[in-house]
Amino acid sequence: MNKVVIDVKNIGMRFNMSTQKVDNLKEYVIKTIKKEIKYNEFWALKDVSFQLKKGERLGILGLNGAGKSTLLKILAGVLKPTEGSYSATGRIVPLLELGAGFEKQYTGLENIYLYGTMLGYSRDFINEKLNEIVEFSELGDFINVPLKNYSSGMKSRLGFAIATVVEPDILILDEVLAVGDAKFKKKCEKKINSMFDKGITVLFVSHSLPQVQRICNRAILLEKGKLIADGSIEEVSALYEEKTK
Ligand SMILES: Nc1ncnc2c1ncn2[C@@H]1O[C@H](COP(=O)(O)OP(=O)(O)OP(=O)(O)O)[C@@H](O)[C@H]1O
Repeated sequence: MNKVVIDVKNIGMRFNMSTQKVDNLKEYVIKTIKKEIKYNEFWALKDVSFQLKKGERLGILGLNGAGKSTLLKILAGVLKPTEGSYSATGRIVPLLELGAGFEKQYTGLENIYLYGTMLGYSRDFINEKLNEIVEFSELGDFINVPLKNYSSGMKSRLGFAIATVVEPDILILDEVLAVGDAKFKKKCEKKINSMFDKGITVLFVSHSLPQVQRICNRAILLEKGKLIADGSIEEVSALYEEKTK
């Protein structure tokens, strides 16, 4: 039996939502000092538990604001949960919001080194894989142009190319394929598929249900921060489709 690589136990995430409109930083500082800013507590995730075994590819489904990105951010180590705990075994590569980890004033090439270093790659490793990354991204001469002049699809290409050059044990993808054109989406899916045989574990958030169905073999459904279903991709996507009617 495959071993458990992600174990999420009773995770809860509370945010404080300001109930007042603050127009600028000065007003915010004054209101904070005067203690005039009131917050409402808001649980984006509550008591979420599940385990993932090596090789499982989990789609995380739910309507807008259900808590999908928050869950991925916690598992990627970007957010610390308010409650609960999780453990993960193996090299996790998160591809979260577009361009997270990129510096827009630097060129694509410089960003490969920056982002690669952030993901824990050594300089020698990046040098060795540089051609592969540039080729996969299909950015051509744009690789020497500052990122501020990239379209969102171009940033996504570069991010995906850098993140998947290592063949991670656990790949976390949040809507990264949404902005790529159809050709690039296909190429990314092919790359992810090629990692299936090696037993890659995937956590995938996308508003394209067909895409989730193509990539994932299991799914969970979140509703207002609560996990309300966990099962095969067929079962859970049928339930999700019911909810979106
Ligand atoms: N940093 C934050 N501060 C306050 N509230 C937040 C923060 N991040 C997320 N939220 C709130 O938590 C809830 C869950 O957000 P999240 O982005 O996880 O939802 P989602 O399921 O990914 O939604 P979508 O499908 O729209 O991307 C939302 O109501 C959102 O407003």
